[in-house]
Amino acid sequence: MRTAYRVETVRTAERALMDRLPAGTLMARAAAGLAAACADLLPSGRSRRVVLLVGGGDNGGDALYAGARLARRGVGVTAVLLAPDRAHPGGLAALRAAGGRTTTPDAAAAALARADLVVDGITGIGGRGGLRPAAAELARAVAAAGAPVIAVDLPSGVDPDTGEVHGDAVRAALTVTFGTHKPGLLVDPAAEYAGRVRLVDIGLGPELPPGPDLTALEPADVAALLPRPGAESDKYRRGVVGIAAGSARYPGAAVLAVGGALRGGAGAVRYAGPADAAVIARYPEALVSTGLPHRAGRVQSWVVGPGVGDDREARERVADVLDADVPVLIDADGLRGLDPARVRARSAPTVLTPHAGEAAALLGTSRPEVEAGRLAAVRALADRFGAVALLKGSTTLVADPAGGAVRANPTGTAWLATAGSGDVLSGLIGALLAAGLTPLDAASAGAYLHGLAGTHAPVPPMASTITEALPAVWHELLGEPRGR
Ligand SMILES: NC(=O)C1=CN([C@@H]2O[C@H](COP(=O)(O)OP(=O)(O)OC[C@H]3O[C@@H](n4cnc5c(N)ncnc54)[C@H](O)[C@@H]3O)[C@@H](O)[C@H]2O)[C@@H](O)CC1
Ligand SMILES: Nc1ncnc2c1ncn2[C@@H]1O[C@H](COP(=O)(O)OP(=O)(O)O)[C@@H](O)[C@H]1O
Ligand SMILES: [K+]
Repeated sequence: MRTAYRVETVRTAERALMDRLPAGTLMARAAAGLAAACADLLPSGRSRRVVLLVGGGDNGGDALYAGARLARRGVGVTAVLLAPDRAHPGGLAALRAAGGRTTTPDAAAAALARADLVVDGITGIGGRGGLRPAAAELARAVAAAGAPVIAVDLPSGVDPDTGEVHGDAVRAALTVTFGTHKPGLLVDPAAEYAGRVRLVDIGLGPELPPGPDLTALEPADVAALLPRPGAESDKYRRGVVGIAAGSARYPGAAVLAVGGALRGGAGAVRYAGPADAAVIARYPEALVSTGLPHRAGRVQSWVVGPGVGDDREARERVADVLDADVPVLIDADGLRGLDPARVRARSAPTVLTPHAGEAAALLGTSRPEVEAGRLAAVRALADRFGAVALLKGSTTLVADPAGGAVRANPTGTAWLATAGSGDVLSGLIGALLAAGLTPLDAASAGAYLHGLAGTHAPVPPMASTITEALPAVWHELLGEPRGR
């Protein structure tokens, strides 16, 4: 499991570690890791030029010490000092002793134009609010120059704790972060500015508390969560999913959700609703009926909402499912006008899977506000509805109403933004719920599989090809040959 901690926690852990070590040790470790990453990215075999952007804090100090290491290896290093009187004195002395040069922001454009690599040490975990004007101008100059950027600890201008970006920020190809990930590195929009992220161990691990603020599943975590049939399994024990999706107008949503559930490893899928003919035509494996969901037979989870529409009949189907004493996933039309008190009163867990627009409607705010502050939005949803909330989009986040770390999904591609892709996800998570995963695990493992299937599907993927890509994803994660 990848873990991320907020600034306050990182600072406390760093203080505890620094108390036990000679002064300057941590910065030396950080700078060594940073310099190694720079060396990896620099072209070899010709005169190489690196420009350091140096703010007035320790983030700039890291950049200066790394620059000194590079200069000692023959790299031409120029440091642009944003606040010359506050630049880290030790770092500055080291750079100068190694033959590095310094300059001021007004000469930055000329230096940047010739740079093979830019090291962004303007702000790290000490950055507050949007970049101030001189720093923002430098961020724009870097973008205009086009050289690859390595961000020190965090891309300058992003909020370390929330992943929010207010105004200009530095866009990096790689971020070298120290001690632990910070939530902003794993949550868009900031995550997009960070590029790839490389974690440098500075020995902070033992000082960090057991409860991180954000986590991201890794392949082994997902593999451990995925249900595998054993000798004692039968279709009922593997989990029966009920799907109350689709309508005469939108039969496709029913087909896609049923497909997601079948490829989510369900023992059986019961479909209840008016799209029975379309479902059975595509999936003879499904057990179909046209009455209200509670008449469909026993299930271990329900998925309700995709493509049901918003007429009286649709509302009846949703209400009928909310009465069920099994975990329920509510998506799409099922989320319209959803009453928090009704969800809180349910006897079994609930999972909500809105995209940003649906989340905005549920929270009484706007879509841009949700997209700018995804972490806050997903926590607010889980809180308000007493349900596991999965917020879809560029970074899919999952929050548990009991609190604890929010999970950020590390897989996926913007190609997943295609009609019906969310319907597949809902069926997939429904199958994992029916198999007995906790709602948090089912939602986050489902998002992981769905994202990976999106990257496996031929480009451009369609919702049904995401479903078809799921078997390869299961095989990859379980590490088992086909047919075992
Ligand atoms: N504390 C430690 O033990 C370690 C810290 N390290 C580095 O130190 C960094 C934290 O250093 P600091 O606490 O000095 O903070 P930073 O260097 O991240 O930021 C503070 C500086 O940025 C300026 N600043 C803040 N907000 C700004 C804004 N909106 N626009 C423009 N400038 C702004 C401040 O005036 C100050 O000069 C980490 O991110 C990491 O890079 C590493 O060396 C590892 C060890
Ligand atoms: N920019 C993006 N990057 C990555 N994934 C995205 C992006 N936009 C949307 N997605 C994913 O695509 C799927 C779209 O689901 P949804 O919005 O419900 O569409 P639909 O209702 O058409 O099925 C979700 O899994 C979502 O996380
Ligand atoms: K930085």
